[in-house]
Amino acid sequence: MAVLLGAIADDFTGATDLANTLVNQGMRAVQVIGVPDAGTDVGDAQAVVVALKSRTAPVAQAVEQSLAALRWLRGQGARQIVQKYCSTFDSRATGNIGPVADALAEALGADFAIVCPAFPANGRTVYQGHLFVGADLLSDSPMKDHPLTPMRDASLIRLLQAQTPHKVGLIPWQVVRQGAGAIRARVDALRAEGVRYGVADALDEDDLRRIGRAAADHALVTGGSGVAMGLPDNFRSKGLLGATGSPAMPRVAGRAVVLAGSCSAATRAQIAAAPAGWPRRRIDVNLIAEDRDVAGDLADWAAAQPTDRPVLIHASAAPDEVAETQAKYGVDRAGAMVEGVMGALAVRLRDAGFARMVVAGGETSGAVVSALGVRAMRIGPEIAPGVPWTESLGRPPLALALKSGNFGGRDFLAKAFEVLG
Ligand SMILES: Nc1ncnc2c1ncn2[C@@H]1O[C@H](COP(=O)(O)OP(=O)(O)OP(=O)(O)O)[C@@H](O)[C@H]1O
Ligand SMILES: O=C(O)[C@@H](O)C(=O)CO
Repeated sequence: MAVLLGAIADDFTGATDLANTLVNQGMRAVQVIGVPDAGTDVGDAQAVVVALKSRTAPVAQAVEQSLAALRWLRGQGARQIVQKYCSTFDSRATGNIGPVADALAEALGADFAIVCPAFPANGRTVYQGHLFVGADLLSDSPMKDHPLTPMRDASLIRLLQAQTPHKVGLIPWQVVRQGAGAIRARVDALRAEGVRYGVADALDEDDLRRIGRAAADHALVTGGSGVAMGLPDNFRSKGLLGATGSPAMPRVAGRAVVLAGSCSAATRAQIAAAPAGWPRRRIDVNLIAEDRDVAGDLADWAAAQPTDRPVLIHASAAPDEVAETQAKYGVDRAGAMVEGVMGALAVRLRDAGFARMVVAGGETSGAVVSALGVRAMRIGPEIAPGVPWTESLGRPPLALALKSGNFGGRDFLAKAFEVLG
């Protein structure tokens, strides 16, 4: 059976988040890691999300990988493409969101695409083109201190306009709330003015469904996972998609570990709230810089802990400490050092019998999943909005929960293993 919906995500947790939305809306979804080989089999998947690690990659590389993903997805029969970026629009001023959208639109022959990072279940809303995180503008939220992509402006129009030569316009909430017909009319008006990208306001899931309906015939839709909420119904109403089923839980035996590289306020709160009985260790970036075998030492330590509970290993630190580390080693080198240890550690832990892993942070998840050699994951049940359990396809199967840095409530870590049973 051919794939209906194809998606290209700029990080691994973002891909999982989107696949989770599609599963919740009744599609069978698989997440593949990187652009698959021509012979890769995605079984009976109706939606495939290609997870790239392109959010902070050089622009040319992000564009090239995204186009390769597009070619593969079209080869699988995908009728519509979603460009998935972060619900907090994470990008640098020389950012990749605009250039990737431009390249995809051109390859698809699309002269217009919706832009909507809203994810109301996680507090991200868009109003008059401004992105809010909870009650704060994006630029006042903890995202202003992100280690790799600090977000210091909340205007999506300004942010995107700095990344594309094409015109960016607004589909205001006053239009969105009137429904798909009004949105289509606004899109036509923007197109007539030569606008390529329409930032769509969305305050709740009803707005997202209206936007999804209006985008039924768009070759390219861009946004956070929320923008895909209404898309499966478009296939359903054409008779291409059946009723919803429930996703299967991964049944993977083995020890449990949390690897946290995210320094987000949410992840730090989750680490602080993790059950007191869980053994925990913090990664010291200075030791990595001294070329010590940090991964080996931590793996030995983890293996020696009681086997009946998860172990928690984190690099996560408060913004002032992260800033100090970055001043010492450089932003990219500090990130790369931590990611290198996380990847090597995950491999050692897997080899020591750890098979249930929660990984916090998109870049961190990218490092871990790549090091583990995981090529594809079947999406299972949701732990929290945007974070499902997944089961890696291939041997040995692993239960993996890739958590976007900012997602999940304070009790997320305990809850994750409760859900797994
Ligand atoms: N103590 C630290 N000092 C400097 N950098 C760190 C430290 N701990 C983690 N990092 C780096 O910070 C980056 C965090 O990015 P990551 O994408 O993993 O988390 P996030 O941005 O919070 O999550 P998401 O992308 O899902 O929102 C990684 O590159 C990680 O290696
Ligand atoms: O959209 C989000 O917030 C997440 O899926 C993500 O991309 C974080 O890396």
